[in-house]
Amino acid sequence: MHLHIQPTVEATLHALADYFVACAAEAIVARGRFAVALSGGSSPKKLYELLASPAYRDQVDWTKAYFFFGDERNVPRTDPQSNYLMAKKALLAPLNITDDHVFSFDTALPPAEAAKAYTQVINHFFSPKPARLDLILLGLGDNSHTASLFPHTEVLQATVAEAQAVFVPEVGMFRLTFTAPLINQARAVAFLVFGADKAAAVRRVRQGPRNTEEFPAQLITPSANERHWFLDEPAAADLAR
Ligand SMILES: O=C1O[C@H](COP(=O)(O)O)[C@@H](O)[C@H](O)[C@H]1O
Repeated sequence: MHLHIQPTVEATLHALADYFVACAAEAIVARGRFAVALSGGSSPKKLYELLASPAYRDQVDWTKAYFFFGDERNVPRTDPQSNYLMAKKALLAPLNITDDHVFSFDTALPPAEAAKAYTQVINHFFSPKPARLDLILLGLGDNSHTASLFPHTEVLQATVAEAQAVFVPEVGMFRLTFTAPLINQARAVAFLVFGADKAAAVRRVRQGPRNTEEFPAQLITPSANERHWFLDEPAAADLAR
């Protein structure tokens, strides 16, 4: 477990962008391609914009990068809530990533079918090996959810590495998400969390008693692999150090 605490949001974004670049380079040298799962929500947009900026865009061989999504809102791809749309605007379009390098949930399908189809897409990409993303980017909600693993939802019981659909009463909609076993078999995961409103969740997930129903991000324990947390000082403020 690696903890990276930076004084500002900007420094936090740069630290994760540097890690992203290193991960991509290592994967491309080792396996000839870089498979990354993007996160959604409010936090990662600035990271994507930074990666697409002149400071970073030439540091990755994007022709060898393949993009997946760790979770998605069950909305059309044109909806402002769509994780795909946000990533498309902030990262994929500015870098001219071609559609054959982008694998997103088909939200035109009913949720359970969309999850099943996405599981097949992922497994086919990695076949015949198990689906092992090189890097999964994650956020953390103030309720301790990550990806769309929300407190007290059925998907928390998942034992299979796949994508699932889950109705989340808290947000009143279906979400599509990687299960914890799928996230945990990634080669690396990186949480990006900033802001004082996340400090309590960061402390509970990292240092609280184990209670994965209340604090689902505790399910993310890729013990054999790299687990990184990129935090700004306000998000890290409640941690015992
Ligand atoms: O991993 C993730 O976390 C967020 C929570 O992040 P926030 O920045 O919106 O608070 C989640 O909702 C998102 O979809 C996911 O990919």
